[in-house]
Amino acid sequence: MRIGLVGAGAVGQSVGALLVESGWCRELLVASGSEVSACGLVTDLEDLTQITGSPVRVTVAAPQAMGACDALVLSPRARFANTARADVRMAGLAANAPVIAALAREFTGYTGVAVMVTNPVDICARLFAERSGCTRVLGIGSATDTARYRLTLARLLRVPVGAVRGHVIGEHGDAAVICASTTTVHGDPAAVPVQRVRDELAARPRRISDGIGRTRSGPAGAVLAALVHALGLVDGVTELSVRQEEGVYLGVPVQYTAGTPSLCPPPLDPSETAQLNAATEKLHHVYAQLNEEI
Ligand SMILES: NC(=O)c1ccc[n+]([C@@H]2O[C@H](COP(=O)([O-])OP(=O)(O)OC[C@H]3O[C@@H](n4cnc5c(N)ncnc54)[C@H](O)[C@@H]3O)[C@@H](O)[C@H]2O)c1
Repeated sequence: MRIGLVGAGAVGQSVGALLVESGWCRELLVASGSEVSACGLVTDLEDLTQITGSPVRVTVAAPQAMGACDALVLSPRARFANTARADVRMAGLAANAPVIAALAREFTGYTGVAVMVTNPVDICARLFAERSGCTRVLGIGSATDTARYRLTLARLLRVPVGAVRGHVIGEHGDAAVICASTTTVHGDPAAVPVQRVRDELAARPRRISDGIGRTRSGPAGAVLAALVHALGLVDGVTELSVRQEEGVYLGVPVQYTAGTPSLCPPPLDPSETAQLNAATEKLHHVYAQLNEEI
């Protein structure tokens, strides 16, 4: 497998290390905002290959040289100061959307899998898909939200995390939908303290950023999960932001069998349905406005 990685920042670095140690990736091509940052990551990953005996060949490459890659990981971030206190991920729209639109032009007609990381991820995934024509664009975010949900609920209810089943879907952002009505613990319906969970879901990324600058390992794990499922290396369910009927990209559990996806949205109660409708409306509105502007 040959993977193209665009964006050698915090997430890109963690994804790179996971790919070098994946056991299935054979070639990794790296591009970034500058030759210096791409070269820095490649050099660091080369060191890793030597120390661990990884067979992965890591090179600097322009995005134009990645057209034959089996998959792309898109994690660029334009420089801007994010001072937002609410809808933090959406605050990246003005800076990042032109970068994603430019990349979409570079990858017009791309037929592989494109994993979008850049925030606001649901908007960026749609923008890349519609502008490039790529039909296999997957945004990551809901898998991390779901992992955080299960960890949080397990702690609040004092049960093992493996006993918790449940999803977070919709926007990777303030309009995320906690699917409390279908959440189970040890197979039984769970009493979910939704507001406490929501507070912790907002607090976790802040805690990570305050402590280590940027979130990286969780999202990198979500990227790997997206890749192994979409490339047909593993069967199972992972949450991904994918195209819905209205064209909006939203997070939903996706079952992959030999690389073939089928969406499996959980049943929702009326309140969750209303939240998902609100998320759809929000993302539709933001995208329509963006589409006129760039
Ligand atoms: N979807 C998720 O779950 C999730 C999780 C974490 C981060 N993110 C998002 O992923 C993006 C990257 O995050 P990060 O922490 O790695 O950022 P970062 O600032 O650490 O790194 C960004 C990288 O992008 C590169 N870059 C800038 N402009 C570029 C361009 N035009 N082409 C290619 N590369 C370019 C920079 O050189 C830098 O290496 C951000 O938008 C962030 O919000 C999403």
